[in-house]
Amino acid sequence: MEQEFNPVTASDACFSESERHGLYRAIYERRDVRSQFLPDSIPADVLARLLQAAHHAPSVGFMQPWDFMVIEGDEVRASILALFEQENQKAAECFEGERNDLYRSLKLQGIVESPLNLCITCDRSRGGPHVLGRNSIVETDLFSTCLAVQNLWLAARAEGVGVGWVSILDQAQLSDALNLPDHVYPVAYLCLGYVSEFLDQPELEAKGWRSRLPLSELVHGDSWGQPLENGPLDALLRDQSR
Ligand SMILES: Cc1cc2c(cc1C)N(C[C@H](O)[C@H](O)[C@H](O)COP(=O)(O)O)c1[nH]c(=O)[nH]c(=O)c1N2
Repeated sequence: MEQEFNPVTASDACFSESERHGLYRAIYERRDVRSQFLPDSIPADVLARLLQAAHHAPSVGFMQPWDFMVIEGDEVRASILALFEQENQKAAECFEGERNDLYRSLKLQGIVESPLNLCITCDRSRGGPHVLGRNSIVETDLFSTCLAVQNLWLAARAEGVGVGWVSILDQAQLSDALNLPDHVYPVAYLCLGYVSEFLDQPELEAKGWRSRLPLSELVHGDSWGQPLENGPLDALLRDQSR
């Protein structure tokens, strides 16, 4: 599975148009999936490719702090679902009136319907006490693990596999349910499976919870809040926001 070492030469440093198209397609068509899971299991070779993609994420000091728990058992999944129900009830209470109704109408996990759950964890002690690049910002191990999640999420989209991230879980209870040692942090609890469809926009947007923000309002100049001095970039971003 490991790729042979192939130095990239100047002529192929830029991907071909169809390769670029494929990459951007995965980025724009990736969705968080909760309701559209099919029961078909994910073949081992596909799952192996997804895990390899995750394992090729960048990591601070090449720490590779991730582990992957492939969770198929009904019993564990039922216990995680119970944890979700409990936390989701608390989360719903944060919203009032119509917002509360809307929140309660949202389906925010596919723990049991998806054929596979995957927990991507971060071993905070991997590589010993001094990891290159992690001296000052200790959370960089968690950031690295998130990048592994994103690699897997994008590769899954290219394979036609849906992924849903469930974070409405008490972290300590989740760790207990999965028997995690103290130094291992459960970064992402994911539901995976083939899907009946990939929605063409985020489900939270389609259901009126929240919309995508205009990128032009999120790009700053030299100082926070300062407009961009790069006129052509500014114009392009404004144009795309329409
Ligand atoms: C760290 C983190 C945690 C969560 C999520 C994402 C991330 C990055 N998302 C998915 C999130 O709602 C979704 O990404 C956005 O709504 C945008 O939609 P698309 O991912 O573009 O489809 C998510 N979705 C959900 O239904 N239940 C959840 O608990 C969570 N938790």
